[in-house]
Amino acid sequence: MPPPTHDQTYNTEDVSIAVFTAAANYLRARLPSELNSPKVAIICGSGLGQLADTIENKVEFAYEDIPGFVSSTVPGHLGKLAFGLIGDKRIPTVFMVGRFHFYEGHTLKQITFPVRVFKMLGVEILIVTGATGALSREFKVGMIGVTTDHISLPGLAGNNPLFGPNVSAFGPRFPPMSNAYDYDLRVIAFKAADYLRFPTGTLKEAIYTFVGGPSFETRAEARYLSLIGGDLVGMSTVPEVIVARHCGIKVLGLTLVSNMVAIGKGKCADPAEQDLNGIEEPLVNHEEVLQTGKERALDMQKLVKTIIDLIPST
Ligand SMILES: O=P(O)(O)O[C@H]1O[C@H](CO)[C@@H](O)[C@H]1O
Ligand code: HPA
Repeated sequence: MPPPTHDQTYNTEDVSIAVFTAAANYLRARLPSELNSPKVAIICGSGLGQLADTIENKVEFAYEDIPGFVSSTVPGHLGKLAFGLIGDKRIPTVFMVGRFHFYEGHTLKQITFPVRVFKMLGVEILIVTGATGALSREFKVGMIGVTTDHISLPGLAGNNPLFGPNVSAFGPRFPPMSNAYDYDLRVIAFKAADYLRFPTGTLKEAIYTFVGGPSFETRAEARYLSLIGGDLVGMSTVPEVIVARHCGIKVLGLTLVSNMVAIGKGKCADPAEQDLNGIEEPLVNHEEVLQTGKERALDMQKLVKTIIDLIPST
């Protein structure tokens, strides 16, 4: 089958490798040689688009112009790919400035489409960033979670981006996920924080709990997520990680804790339960999430750049 040209209409549910090839070819044809084989890809989470501001020789593409890409509709997610050189070693890198979310109405295949395009371009390491709410009280707003593992509630309930025919050119039918978050990259993340003299405890390893959103959790749901082992909760990242691991890309997950999740029982109307009334916990909102991103953008930028500098093989 001849590869489709970029101006054809694409069905990203089509698992044919040609759709990924078409997107990769479209980008490669428009990039200078120093940028057309990026080693690292970085997905910028809510309010973290400024991560791409440190790159040099930047070349950008609007998502709408790239074959197979859908559009980003969430405030704080601009909707462009930015290629450039990062860090002292000038590593060719691609940033997704704005990600796709399941709750936007895209399919899991659509939101993870870019990851396979990155693989075709030669990406070896994916750094997924995101904003999260803290379920565990060991985390505070502004801390950075280094993901060690995840719990995918949508995945356990049958929503996995690898559902459907396997594209064996990318990876096996049954990929393991017990090693999803690369140990060496996590060690480097802590070394980078140390090098940057971040206060001790700024980074902490965490289990990321993926929920579908877009409504934030109820208190009972949050207690449940905490009980099953989640430290942090977010509405993204995990589908991208599964697809990256399926095709052998190493993953580092960094999440900025943007809010504390309300886990208390809340106010009781029953007079017999009045003694149990805990403190009132504030309602979370997306503006708070974006604000934390803005306040911590510089540190996240420095961290990502230093991590890339410290990766021996790049
Ligand atoms: O995961 P990112 O995209 O950083 O964003 C997080 O912040 C948004 C909610 O405020 C949700 O999209 C959640 O997943
Ligand atoms: N819940 C789910 N996703 C989030 C949150 C939250 O509290 N904060 C940022 N993303």
